[in-house]
Amino acid sequence: MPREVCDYYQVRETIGSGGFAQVKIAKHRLSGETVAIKVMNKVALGEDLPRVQREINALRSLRHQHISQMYQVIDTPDDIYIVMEYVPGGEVFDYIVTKDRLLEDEARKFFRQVISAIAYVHNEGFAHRDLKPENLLLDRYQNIKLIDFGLVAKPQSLQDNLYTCCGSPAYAAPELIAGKPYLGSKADIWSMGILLYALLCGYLPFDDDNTVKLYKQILKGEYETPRWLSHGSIKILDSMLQTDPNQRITVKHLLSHPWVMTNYGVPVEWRSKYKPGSIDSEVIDVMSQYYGIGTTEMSNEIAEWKFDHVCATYYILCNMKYQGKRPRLL
Ligand SMILES: CN(C)C[C@H]1CC[C@H](N2C(=O)N(C)Cc3cnc4ccc(-c5cc(Cl)c(O)c(Cl)c5)nc4c32)CC1
Repeated sequence: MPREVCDYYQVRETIGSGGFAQVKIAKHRLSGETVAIKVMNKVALGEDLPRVQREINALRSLRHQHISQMYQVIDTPDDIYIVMEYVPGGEVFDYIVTKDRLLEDEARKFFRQVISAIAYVHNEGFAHRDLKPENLLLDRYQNIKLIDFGLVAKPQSLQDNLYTCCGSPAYAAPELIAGKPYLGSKADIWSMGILLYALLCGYLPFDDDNTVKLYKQILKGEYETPRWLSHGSIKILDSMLQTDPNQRITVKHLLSHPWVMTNYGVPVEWRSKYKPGSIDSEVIDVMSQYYGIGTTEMSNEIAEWKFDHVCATYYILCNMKYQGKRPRLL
């Protein structure tokens, strides 16, 4: 581990790996808080390096209550390290497995948070393109945190179909499977339909070990609706699992869809709870004390959002407050 990492973080074991990356758990030395560090070797990345830049650029401009926050980027000659908010509650995927399937009210609670995250991501001009239960983690309050923007793209432009070579086919939209030019935002809506089906049923609507048969099922777009699904559930699933992307519902219409509103009565709040440019003054006080500079100077430093160690320390102290802890540095 190079000094740029070891000076600030005590890196421990690998907790997961995704494609060309390893994710390690680490401790931020100044605060004692746990973080996740995604490590990528530049040589191993090869021509995939641009994807990492896309993920980093996307994460630089995303700050939302349902997205795992990027804290710091450490670029060394051999490796790239992305330091992120650690999300302790495990994957939604495991949660569904333990409960077999979720009741409609619990599925709705999670799905409203997914709609919030995706509406925000699309509004910021991105598409996630790898939505699946494995990329939805739960924090200590059982709130959803979206992770893994490794396939992120700008939905305005038509995309190359990365999915067929590295995404998970079971969540891939028909137009993607067919290799047609497609809009990432519409592919995300299809994946959200697959996700909601998995939450409500405990298994996938299109599934087959044989990829060719799986593709045929997806292109056909016919899936079974088990008897426990309510009429409302079937309708919202149908609105997302439209094989024609132009017939598919948009995330804006999902915000106030009748199924989404049931028992809540209000549309999904999708805007970030972090007002752009808002800075937490209590955290600034702690940091300006620690670094021995004035609060104005400290605020100006943070407002540059450089994703360096000072920026990471600010985000980590904010996350401590979110966890109900007093923000402090050792
Ligand atoms: C199966 N995937 C393709 C990768 C896998 C990597 C580890 C991760 N994880 C775990 O596997 N725990 C066991 C716990 C855990 C806790 N906090 C995390 C916080 C962030 C991330 C994360 C991972 C990646 Cl690859 C990202 O791009 C971003 Cl933006 C964020 N992963 C976390 C994570 C779950 C997903």
